[in-house]
Amino acid sequence: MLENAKKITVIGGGIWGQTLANLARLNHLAVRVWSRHTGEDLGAIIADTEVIISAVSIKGVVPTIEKLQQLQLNSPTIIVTATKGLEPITTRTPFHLWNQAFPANPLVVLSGPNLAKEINQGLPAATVVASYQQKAAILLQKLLSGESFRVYLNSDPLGTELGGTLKNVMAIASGVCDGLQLGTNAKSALLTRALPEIVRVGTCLGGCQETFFGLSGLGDLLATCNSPLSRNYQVGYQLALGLSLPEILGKLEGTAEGINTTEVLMRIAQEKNLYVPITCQVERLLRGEISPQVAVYELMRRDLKSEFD
Ligand SMILES: NC(=O)C1=CN([C@@H]2O[C@H](COP(=O)(O)OP(=O)(O)OC[C@H]3O[C@@H](n4cnc5c(N)ncnc54)[C@H](O)[C@@H]3O)[C@@H](O)[C@H]2O)C=CC1
Ligand SMILES: O=C(CO)COP(=O)(O)O
Repeated sequence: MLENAKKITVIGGGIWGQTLANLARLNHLAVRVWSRHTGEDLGAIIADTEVIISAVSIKGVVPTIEKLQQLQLNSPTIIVTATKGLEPITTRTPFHLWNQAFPANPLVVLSGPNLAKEINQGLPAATVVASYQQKAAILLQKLLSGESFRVYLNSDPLGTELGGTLKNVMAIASGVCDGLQLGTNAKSALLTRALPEIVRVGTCLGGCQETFFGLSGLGDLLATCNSPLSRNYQVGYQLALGLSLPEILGKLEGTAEGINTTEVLMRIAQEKNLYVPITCQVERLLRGEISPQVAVYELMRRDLKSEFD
């Protein structure tokens, strides 16, 4: 049995929280899943926990942090954040929020091309655990790795987190591209131009450039932008089919973080004067200001430029 003394609490009973808990259980670890709906006493659950994995959606991060602040959290307890989103009021990432609230606890970001449904089927997948505290990341690597789940280390938690967060906006655009049946050339152009847009924002917010070319950046961009299993992709795809956003969200299973991320990212881009043409069109589309066809037209008719400017 691997690291059998470790007790893990997963906060968030959505599909990603359940999936991460299952991965730990495959390694015979003692795992409990807590969600706001279970009614269980979180204080009692975390009393002997050595690793807390937060897999709540972005709107749950601040409430979860506030709840844990009222409880006794031991300083050696490792906190892992698996959320892919930007907090709307502060525009901060979950890593910043957790770090600010619990500066004495080792903090690890987990992110990668990880469509939960595929992992639950036992299909092979890889992910990244990133931390400034290498020992904590190495421990997480051991706790979650298995025959079908390969965990890589990274020392850039912010870049790792931002890759997974920013690609959700691009997944909406990619869904539009496929929904409109724009073809392989268009899709290739979109994903290739999406990457420098992610790098521009991600490095400005503190991530390392090379991280965005790794699993949590390019890897997750490819997974999410190519899979109908992605909720963000589904949002774009169904908008392209003519459904309204409320109609789509009414039927969507779980959270499409890219909707909130687009709005927050536009605010960041305006404040920091960042060029984010794809995000800009996705935002106008989500607001109902333009049709999917106009979004494509607007992207194509921009001023001509050099590829690497
Ligand atoms: N589903 C997937 O394949 C993957 C999802 N993620 C990320 O993990 C996060 C969770 O995703 P899912 O489990 O798919 O979403 P979900 O929508 O299925 O679950 C969200 C969870 O957050 C909790 N939550 C929401 N608001 C809350 C609040 N105010 N207070 C406390 N808890 C609250 C819900 O109770 C639920 O347990 C998202 O940020 C997502 O981007 C990351 C990798 C893969
Ligand atoms: O982040 C994900 C895959 O890595 C999940 O994508 P969705 O949130 O779009 O379903």
